[in-house]
Amino acid sequence: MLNELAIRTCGLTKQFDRHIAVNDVDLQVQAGEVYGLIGPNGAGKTTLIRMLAAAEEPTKGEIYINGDRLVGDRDNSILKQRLGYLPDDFPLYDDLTVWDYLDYFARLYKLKEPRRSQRLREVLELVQLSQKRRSLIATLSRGMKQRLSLARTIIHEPIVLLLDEPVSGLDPIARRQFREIIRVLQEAGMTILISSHVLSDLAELCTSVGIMELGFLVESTTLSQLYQRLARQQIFLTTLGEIERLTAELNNHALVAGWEVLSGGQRVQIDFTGNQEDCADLLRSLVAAGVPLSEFHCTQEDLETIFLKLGHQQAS
Ligand SMILES: Nc1ncnc2c1ncn2[C@@H]1O[C@H](COP(=O)(O)OP(=O)(O)OP(=O)(O)O)[C@@H](O)[C@H]1O
Repeated sequence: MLNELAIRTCGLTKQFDRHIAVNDVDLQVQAGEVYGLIGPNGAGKTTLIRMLAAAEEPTKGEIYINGDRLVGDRDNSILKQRLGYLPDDFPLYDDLTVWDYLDYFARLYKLKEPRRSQRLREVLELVQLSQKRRSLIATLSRGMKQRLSLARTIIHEPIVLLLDEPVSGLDPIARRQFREIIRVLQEAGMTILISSHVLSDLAELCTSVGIMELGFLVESTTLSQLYQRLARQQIFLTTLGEIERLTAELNNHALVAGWEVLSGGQRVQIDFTGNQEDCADLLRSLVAAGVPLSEFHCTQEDLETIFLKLGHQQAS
């Protein structure tokens, strides 16, 4: 079981003067997962990621990457080879071309020709920048620059990717392009930990999520378990008959937590505590009771709604 963990921390803690930025975090990320790290500003996400990337020394605790311990006073060159880290503020060099920039980092990782040029072509293709290989970085759009940063992060073929706020400031199209690349990397077998405030993106990408608050990891679970445990279904119903007949049935249903008649008087919004099968049972029981329905529409609360209703202690 343990050797399936790509990332494991035990009691990981970082203290800056008197402020504890990361507090006793036990994190487990299975190999092959896309793990989303969410939490308000200042919750400790960047500090945690920096420690995982060996860019910040922990005050206490242990970090294991694919079962091997990351130790502060060693150069960890083999472990660093396994890691790709995209910080939220990494500089690009505007007066270099895309190719020269990537070539520079490939040389730092000691990639030799002809493999180096082949690898550059591969990553440029993956991040959809092959056409821009001779362009100066200064001329790229923000989305292209971020894809180039991602290319740099994976140039040495890491197996664990740490991405800190990679889509912040990108427009919806650029975010979608970025998500597609992440998906390809996951399909290629990488483990990806990604922090973001764009929860709709994380909901589409992640297999698991962790929620940080005041330095603590307060939740860490698969996305499907989180939805199962905390997401309520919302059902929208429209009846062609008398509304009282419908609401009487709803009042008798154990999984209906509440309902509200919407404007027009024939449409009802229901807070429902059951799962999809329970929704189907409700529909069957209403039809069996002879309630004439022209709409039965079931939606699940999204990640953002779940996050907001978790009752956070920390203000952003
Ligand atoms: N080098 C530092 N020195 C002192 N305090 C720091 C340092 N780095 C971070 N902190 C503090 O640690 C806490 C956690 O910061 P961190 O940047 O890890 O949070 P975050 O969750 O990434 O926030 P955001 O979502 O805004 O990026 C904050 O209170 C921050 O001010």
